[in-house]
Amino acid sequence: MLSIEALTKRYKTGDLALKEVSFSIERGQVVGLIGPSGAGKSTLIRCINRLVEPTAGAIRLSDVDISKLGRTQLKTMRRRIGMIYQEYALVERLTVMENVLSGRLGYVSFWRSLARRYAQKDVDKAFGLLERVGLSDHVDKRADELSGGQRQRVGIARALEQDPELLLVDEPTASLDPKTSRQIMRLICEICRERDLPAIINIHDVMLAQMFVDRVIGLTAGEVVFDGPPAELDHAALTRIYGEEDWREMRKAADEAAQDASDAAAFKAAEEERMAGTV
Ligand SMILES: Nc1ncnc2c1ncn2[C@@H]1O[C@H](COP(=O)(O)OP(=O)(O)OP(=O)(O)O)[C@@H](O)[C@H]1O
Repeated sequence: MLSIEALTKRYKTGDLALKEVSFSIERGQVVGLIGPSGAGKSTLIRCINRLVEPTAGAIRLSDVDISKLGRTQLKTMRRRIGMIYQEYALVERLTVMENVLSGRLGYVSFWRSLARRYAQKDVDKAFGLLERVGLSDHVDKRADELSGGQRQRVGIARALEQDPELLLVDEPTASLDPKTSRQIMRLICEICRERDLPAIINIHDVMLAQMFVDRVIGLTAGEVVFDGPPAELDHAALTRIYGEEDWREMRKAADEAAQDASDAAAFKAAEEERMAGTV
């Protein structure tokens, strides 16, 4: 389905961001891409749709080498790759429906897109997708009236509106609270499974990745140092990816966050009991 072969990226500054990265992804498989800051995660995601030009290597999506495509062919290929962004990238003054329909822009003519005239089947599809992501009641709201989680749901529906063969997801939960983050990750992963859609999710939250993805790829300094199921992501593997010190720090922060969540839940339960007692 997607096959990356010896992908290398050296920026003009001399930074070697990716060093002969190779892996393949099957249909319906959700891959979590993890690694420390500067490991090359964003570079990898951006090389796949050529927002960043690879220096060497091949990127095959259903046997077409994306790295070799000319400008026009690349435009057609990009329709086949859905993107979901950290900051949602919605048009704030447009409605939820208009934002979702903008996923069809790669398909409709320039004049049609200017007049924002879409085929009825595209509108019907958008309604279906908005229902699937839980936004049926918000179709006509402006994007700037939505919460972060709702915005990301619009981002997911917009990516699906273009009927992608691959989803590239860049830090989808970085701007969301922990509960909403889990809901969004669950939604993305469920939808990929329903549609047999492969996805690569750049995600800095290891626990969240472990909870939902099928496979984890760990990058360090531009190289794949782990590739396997989340269950195999043990202390040794995480130390290999993040280094002993950073991994210890991350685990401490995660333990503290879990403790805070459990304290908050205990407080809420005690408060509810107290209220029940006074009624
Ligand atoms: N436009 C650029 N020009 C030069 N070097 C770059 C550019 N973008 C990234 N780099 C370098 O490439 C390497 C990989 O960066 P990249 O942003 O891909 O890492 P990352 O794993 O996504 O990091 P983060 O989690 O902090 O976003 C880093 O050394 C970075 O400094």
